[in-house]
Amino acid sequence: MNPVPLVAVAGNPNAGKSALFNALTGARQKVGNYPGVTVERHVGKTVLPDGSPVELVDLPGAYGLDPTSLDEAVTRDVLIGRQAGERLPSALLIVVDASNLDNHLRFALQLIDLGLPTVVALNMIDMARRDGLELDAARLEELLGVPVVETVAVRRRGLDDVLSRLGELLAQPRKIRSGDGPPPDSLALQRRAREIATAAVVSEAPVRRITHQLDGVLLHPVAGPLILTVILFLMFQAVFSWSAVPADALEAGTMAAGEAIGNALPDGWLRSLVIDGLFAGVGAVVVFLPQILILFLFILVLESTGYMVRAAFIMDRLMSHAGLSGRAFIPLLSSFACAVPGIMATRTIDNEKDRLTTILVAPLMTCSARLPVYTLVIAAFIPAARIGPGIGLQGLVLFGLYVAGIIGALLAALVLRRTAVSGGGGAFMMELPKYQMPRLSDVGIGLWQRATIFLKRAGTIILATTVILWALASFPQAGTGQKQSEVSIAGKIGDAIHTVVAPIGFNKDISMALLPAMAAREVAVAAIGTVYALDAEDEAGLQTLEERLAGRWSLATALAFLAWFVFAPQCISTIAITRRETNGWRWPLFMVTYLFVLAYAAAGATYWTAVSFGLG
Ligand SMILES: Nc1nc2c(ncn2[C@@H]2O[C@H](COP(=O)(O)OP(=O)(O)OP(=O)(O)O)[C@@H](O)[C@H]2O)c(=O)[nH]1
Ligand SMILES: [Mg+2]
Repeated sequence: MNPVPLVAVAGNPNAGKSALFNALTGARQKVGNYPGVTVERHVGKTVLPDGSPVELVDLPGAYGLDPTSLDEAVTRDVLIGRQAGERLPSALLIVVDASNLDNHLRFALQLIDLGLPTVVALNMIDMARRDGLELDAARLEELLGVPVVETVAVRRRGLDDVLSRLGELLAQPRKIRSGDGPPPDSLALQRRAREIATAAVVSEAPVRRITHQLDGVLLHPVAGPLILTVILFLMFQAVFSWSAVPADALEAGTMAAGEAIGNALPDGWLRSLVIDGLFAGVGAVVVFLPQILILFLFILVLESTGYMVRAAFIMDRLMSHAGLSGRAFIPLLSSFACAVPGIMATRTIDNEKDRLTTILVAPLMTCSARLPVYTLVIAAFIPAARIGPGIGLQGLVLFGLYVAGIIGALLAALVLRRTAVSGGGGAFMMELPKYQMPRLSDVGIGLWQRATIFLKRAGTIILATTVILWALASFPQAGTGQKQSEVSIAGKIGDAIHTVVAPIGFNKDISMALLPAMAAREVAVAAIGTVYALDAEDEAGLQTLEERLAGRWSLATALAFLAWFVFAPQCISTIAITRRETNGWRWPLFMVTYLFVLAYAAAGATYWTAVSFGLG
């Protein structure tokens, strides 16, 4: 006797597979309105219209056939008959969400290409209608080349149709439709899915139509990456041009307050702590609040509109060439705020090697703690010149530093993938949400959070480190004719570090700042501010930190310092979180070593190149 034919129910997460499976078999599979409810296989029985029995297996939802996670691996193995103890299904029932057609068709197309007899359930047609989307199932059937049936699983609508179309297929002798050619890459697949989904639409509400039209442009293989570059470019221009007024006001305010309080205090160590430590040190960091908020304003708006996921999609191809999983995008994106949450977010990457690679390159994404360092040095050394309509040189340099970090990360991943962390790797599938106007409240809350995080850091770790540095830099006191930065304890430590970093063009002031900046990168700014303020006691007139820098560093040194900060693992929290997330000291040590080597090489190369151009 022939075994009972097996029909596999497959599709994207949350398409309604379990609901349809339950409706067809009378089983009670857990159904839930979020992806990932079904995580193992379940089997049930039903009868076809001709009275013959079939077995159905309800599979976990998946985004594709490349096994990047355990549940997707199960799905794939069942479908290609490679799952131990499971026979190859006789037919496939693909469930797609009608109102999310282009996302779901991506996987459906891969499944259809497997060549099994296939029926597509165009499910949740009720939801699609409610949202103003009218689809042509017959046209879809024609384009996909397999039967398409409209269903509403939760209302048991379309079940008879599904069973009769399955019955027809199973009654026919099995036709072998071999999948021809290599599997298309994710962008090509996405394009085909979108074309078919668009062709199947009879009418749709304006919001849906706009989303489609926008995606046609924003995800275009050539225009898409170009537009992404332009958006990022504008973002860094804005960091400088929009912040000019509030940042100057804040700076003037802190200086005035510092002077007023300084005049009120008697001369002595307390006055020095307040003026040189708090105002010249911590104050120098706090004035960068506007820049940080402008950067996050852009990021939050891009997230809220639904564009960020598209950016992930565009970056996916580039990232996969570097051997990074597409799932690495979100962790790497959060690393632009701070590598610590970024590294924690890598927990969503199932493949251990993918995850490790992502952790190891995350510190190369330019975190917001570098922003004060970058903007201070740029403002002091790069002229605020216009090099084109609306294009400022300072913003361009900042953009370049961010790009240098990204390219550094991609190259590092490429090398790591061939050496320390070879193996693994998988494709990327993600739901593309609808575009919407940015929600003011989301953006507001996000900005508020960023501002509090920044000010808290200033009030705690930056303050504490700066006070320690102030103490080390104040004692012992310099006699007449001596410079404070030469006789103090901090000065002596700086001397020791200086011997190591002098070849890459760093002066003694930078050397003194490197160690405290391990606590938090912004402390580099605070430390330099404090050291200069202590040294400047005898100098006439108040100067901004920017002016002090411009007077003391050569351009070559400034550029080398910037290059150093692109790569250097200047942050203890990042090292600590890497230790925790990789369960040991091996990988954090590896990370610190390779990043310091890179930083040293990059700073040195920058310095000597600049010197050879006569900028020393
Ligand atoms: N309105 C409507 N809701 C549906 C329909 N089919 C399923 N749902 C709902 O959609 C949600 C997801 O359904 P599930 O059956 O859990 O989806 P699934 O595909 O099994 O999801 P995973 O197991 O996570 O892969 C549930 O809230 C269902 O009640 C439908 O045709 N119309
Ligand atoms: Mg399910």
